[in-house]
Amino acid sequence: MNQVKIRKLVFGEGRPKICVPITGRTREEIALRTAELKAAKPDLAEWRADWYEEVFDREKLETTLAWLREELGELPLLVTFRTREEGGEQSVSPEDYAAFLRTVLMSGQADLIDVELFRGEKLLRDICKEAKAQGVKVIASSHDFEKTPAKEEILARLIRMQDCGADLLKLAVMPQDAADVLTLLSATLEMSEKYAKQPVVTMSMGAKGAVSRLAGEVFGSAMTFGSAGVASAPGQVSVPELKMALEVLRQGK
Ligand SMILES: O=C1C[C@@](O)(C(=O)O)C[C@@H](O)[C@@H]1O
Repeated sequence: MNQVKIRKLVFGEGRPKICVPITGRTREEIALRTAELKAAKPDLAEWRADWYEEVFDREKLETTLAWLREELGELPLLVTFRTREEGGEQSVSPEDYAAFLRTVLMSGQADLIDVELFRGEKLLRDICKEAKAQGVKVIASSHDFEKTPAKEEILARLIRMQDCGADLLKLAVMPQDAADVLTLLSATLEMSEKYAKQPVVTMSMGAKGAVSRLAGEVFGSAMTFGSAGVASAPGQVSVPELKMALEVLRQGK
């Protein structure tokens, strides 16, 4: 499997990387969340720009991005607009979504950008090419906040992301029961052992799925999202607990 290097972080090697999302509707709230994130010392930060109420004002988007980059120093920055259909805070038209991605790419402030698979394979392919030219990595994503699709469907989505040229392949789904958590874990293992050329990132959401956020190193997930105040999805564990659990699970290594 290819390793993906972002600043000093290497995905696809060692323990899963811990990412903390920055939520916040205003600059003040974003500043607060960023201070909490820095205190928690994760491996990277995700700015959930769909929370920001001025996200469609291009100038404000650019200044907030520049401010975040400065605040985070050497910490890698993932920028995400999670659409309402996939559990995000705001709806966005296809045109505005594409414009958002390109503004972030051209700003030079992001290390990694999230692109949802269901916004279209053409867009994902195009953004992967443009990102490469800008030295930015792409994490393709797919979310289901209602259910867990069959294993074959999970594998098919992750393989489509890879075929489009994404650097990291991410999928988050909701379990109805413990068997669904096993489905997600089993799909993750099969993907990472058989088909993945790129690192895979998966999670089963909610309390039932929390084990999937801790056991990535065993089943083949390269990153886990933790909280440092406000969680951005159900089932996220706080960073100190996450760090401890990841270490406990590596003790045999
Ligand atoms: O895609 C993901 C994963 C996530 O939904 C989670 O379940 O931890 C949290 C989101 O902020 C992130 O963009």
